[in-house]
Amino acid sequence: MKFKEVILRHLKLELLHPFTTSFGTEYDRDFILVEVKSNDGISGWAESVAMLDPLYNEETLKTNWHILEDYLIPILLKNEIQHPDEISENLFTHIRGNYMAKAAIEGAVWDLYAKKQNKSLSGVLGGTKETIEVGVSIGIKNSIDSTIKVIEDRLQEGYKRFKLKIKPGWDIELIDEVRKVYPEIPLMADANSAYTLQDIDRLAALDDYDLMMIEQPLAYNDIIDHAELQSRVKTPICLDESIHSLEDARKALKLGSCKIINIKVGRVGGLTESRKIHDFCQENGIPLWCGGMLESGIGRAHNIAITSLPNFVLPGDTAASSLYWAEDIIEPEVTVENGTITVPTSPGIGFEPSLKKINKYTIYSKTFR
Ligand SMILES: O=C(O)CCC(=O)c1ccccc1C(=O)O
Ligand SMILES: [Mg+2]
Repeated sequence: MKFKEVILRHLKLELLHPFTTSFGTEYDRDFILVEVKSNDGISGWAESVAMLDPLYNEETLKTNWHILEDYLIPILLKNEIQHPDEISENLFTHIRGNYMAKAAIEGAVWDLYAKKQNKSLSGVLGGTKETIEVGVSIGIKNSIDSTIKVIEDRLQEGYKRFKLKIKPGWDIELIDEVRKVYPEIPLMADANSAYTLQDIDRLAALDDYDLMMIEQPLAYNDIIDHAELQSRVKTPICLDESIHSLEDARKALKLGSCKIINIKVGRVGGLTESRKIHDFCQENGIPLWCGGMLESGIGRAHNIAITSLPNFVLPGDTAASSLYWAEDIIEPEVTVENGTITVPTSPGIGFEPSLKKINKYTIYSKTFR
């Protein structure tokens, strides 16, 4: 494969409902859409999941634009490859970090590669599932009652797992009240690093509520304290923020820092690395699920493809487009029926990016040749 041009677009989509986590509230989603064009005129698409501010991790939309424009795009345009694995294994190895920037361009090449093979992205990645099960991530609200109301709505819609964002002061009482109303639902909590080991009693108190897992309770870059915490609580710990690579996953399992891993394609630098972590976790009996970053339909399509691999055994965060956006930028939009999404079988990501809608939400764009 030889590449003719790359187009970066900065899009802004308004969220239908503000989304609050322990690190802040999102009202809109600004993101970079990457389009890679081959010499024979086929386009591959992906998005960077970096946010406007460095609150979830250190990357931002602007750092991603810089790394893409000044490093990754020039490297891609200079090189010819046979397979997308060569991008993370060869072309980008000397560029440190910047996982989300790398994943954005690698993902677009994977889509392009699949389209050239006339196969679905799921197919070229080795996906085995025809449908995937999904849950929903519920942000911090101003009351427990309104949280329960949201759970009720999502339960009616068939979602398979309910993740509540927690932080100190919005945790035990919340989970206790929710469990009183819904003793049986698959329930979990995500702290986005809002606690330290000093909060161990508070976190251990959650052992009484039969949670599927607690996601990333401690620091965003920690695997040491998480190992101590996991040895002292029954509830499985799931790592999100701390895992950027197969090496990180190997070390976390060696230390006993978690029993479950959430894969976000952006956070680990792309689909090739996601698949490596998948295979390693499968061999070691560690269940996986696919996280979400409030993606547009393009990112959602990538999440659906990776989730079709067999060891994504727990429902992920890839909910329907209509829970986030008045209109999505792909056709058809992502729909969820009975808590499941049908994995597309048409070439590439299997959803058509709508240039009309993309142009409507584009703030700025630049073409590189
Ligand atoms: O609905 C989604 O896309 C997942 C929402 C979510 O939980 C999240 C959203 C933004 C940043 C981090 C996280 C997270 O999983 O920690
Ligand atoms: Mg998380």
